[in-house]
Amino acid sequence: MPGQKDHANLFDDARSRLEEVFEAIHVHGDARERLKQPNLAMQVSVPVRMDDGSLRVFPGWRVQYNNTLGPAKGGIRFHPDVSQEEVTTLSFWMAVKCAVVDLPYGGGKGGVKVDPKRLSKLELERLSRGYVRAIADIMGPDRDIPAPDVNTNPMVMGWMADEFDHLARGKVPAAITGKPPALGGSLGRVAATGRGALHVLDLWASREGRKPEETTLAIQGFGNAAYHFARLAHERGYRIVAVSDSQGAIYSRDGLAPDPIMEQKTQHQRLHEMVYCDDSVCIAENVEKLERDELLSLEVDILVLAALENQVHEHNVDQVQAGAVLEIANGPVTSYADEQLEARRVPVLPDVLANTGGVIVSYYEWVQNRSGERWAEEEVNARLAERLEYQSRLVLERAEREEISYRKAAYRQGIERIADAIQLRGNCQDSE
Ligand SMILES: NC(=O)C1=CN([C@@H]2O[C@H](COP(=O)(O)OP(=O)(O)OC[C@H]3O[C@@H](n4cnc5c(N)ncnc54)[C@H](OP(=O)(O)O)[C@@H]3O)[C@@H](O)[C@H]2O)C=CC1
Ligand SMILES: O=C(O)CCC(=O)C(=O)O
Repeated sequence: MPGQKDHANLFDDARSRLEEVFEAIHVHGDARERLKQPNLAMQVSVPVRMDDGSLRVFPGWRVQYNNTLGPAKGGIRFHPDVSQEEVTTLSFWMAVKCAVVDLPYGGGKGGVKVDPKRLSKLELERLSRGYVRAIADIMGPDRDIPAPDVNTNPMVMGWMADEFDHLARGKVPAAITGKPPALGGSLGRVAATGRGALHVLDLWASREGRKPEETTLAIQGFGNAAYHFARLAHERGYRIVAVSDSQGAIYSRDGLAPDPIMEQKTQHQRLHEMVYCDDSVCIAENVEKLERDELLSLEVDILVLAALENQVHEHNVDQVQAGAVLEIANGPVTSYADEQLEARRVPVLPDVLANTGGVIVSYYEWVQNRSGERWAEEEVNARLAERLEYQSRLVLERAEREEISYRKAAYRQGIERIADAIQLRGNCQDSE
């Protein structure tokens, strides 16, 4: 059964979305060729001295995908299933998404094949520093700027930034984003992916005449992106009826409160092991435990996918009963499943637009680091809202005008910008 572990053909599947764009808009032949493969894929070995004195070597990758618009930009993932194929695909999506929201960046992504939940804090720090030493030659504020992704966070970015400074013999804060604020991280970055996704959902919902308090959400995943989205959506009045993590899901038709869930998840690690309601805590009355993937087939207004790629695929797309899908994860719907949803007229707010809040605020962090400024959180949030509302409106209006899905509209917007830049750089031979 296809799933997150199954990365075979992930890149071909992702890249197939380019074909539709090439048929629909004029893209110079040379630009088409340039867009089909990464600029650089680096494989590294990261040796780590474990606490028991043994040495383990973890494979890792950093991939840069088309740097025409600017330096490569994108997160670093620590996960046992990471592969070069996955990292390449994620870097492709980064290139598209940065262009969709008009950032001066190409795509980048990194990963280490490791289960970080099995490492001590010191082992995790050695791994993070070792990975930076391995890829330092291709990093830098004008070359490639890493950031957090699955299982990496501000603490990991802080270690990585410190290691890069040691190697550079100076302070280079703009070489990594998503750092803790004390090390030059931008205020607002931690919540930015979830906040951005909520802006996109709100904009779409208001155009559809849909009110938050009449809208139910089921959210797959309860990590950084999902939690902050859930918290802000709950504040806004949306009713969250289900959430899941890698081990299970919980459901309450009365609605779930994200903050107490997060407090308990921090303590118990698994949603299925929490206390749902007693004298001291209540995340909701009437909580039911579900199998993890049962969440995907709940009858809700919006299915929010905020975990990993390939979650909705040919074997389960028929079971999706949600009225619409919001993609906060990268690539959570395969291209086959996407076509099925489109045929059933289930709107999908696509990853390359809906999850751009994180990289947008990473860009603001880079700008602040380069100019020596520190912006207030309100300013960061206001700039994020303004950019996302403007770029999202362009995508939604294009979809309506050209009678295409939101994903196709977003891809056309992004690829058009990259292709124009490739041609303006003057290194294309005009063969058409
Ligand atoms: N962080 C960011 O700024 C950005 C993240 N993204 C994307 O958002 C997604 C989530 O990233 P992020 O929140 O940072 O990662 P985290 O590591 O913080 O959280 C991932 C969450 O997904 C859960 N999960 C993993 N597998 C499954 C599964 N099969 N079913 C249900 N839940 C599952 C994990 O469960 P458990 O808690 O049990 O481990 C965890 O709660 C990724 O696709 C990432 O690329 C996109 C843009 C920016
Ligand atoms: O903040 C960034 O630079 C990138 C975040 C990321 O990895 C993503 O958008 O998938």
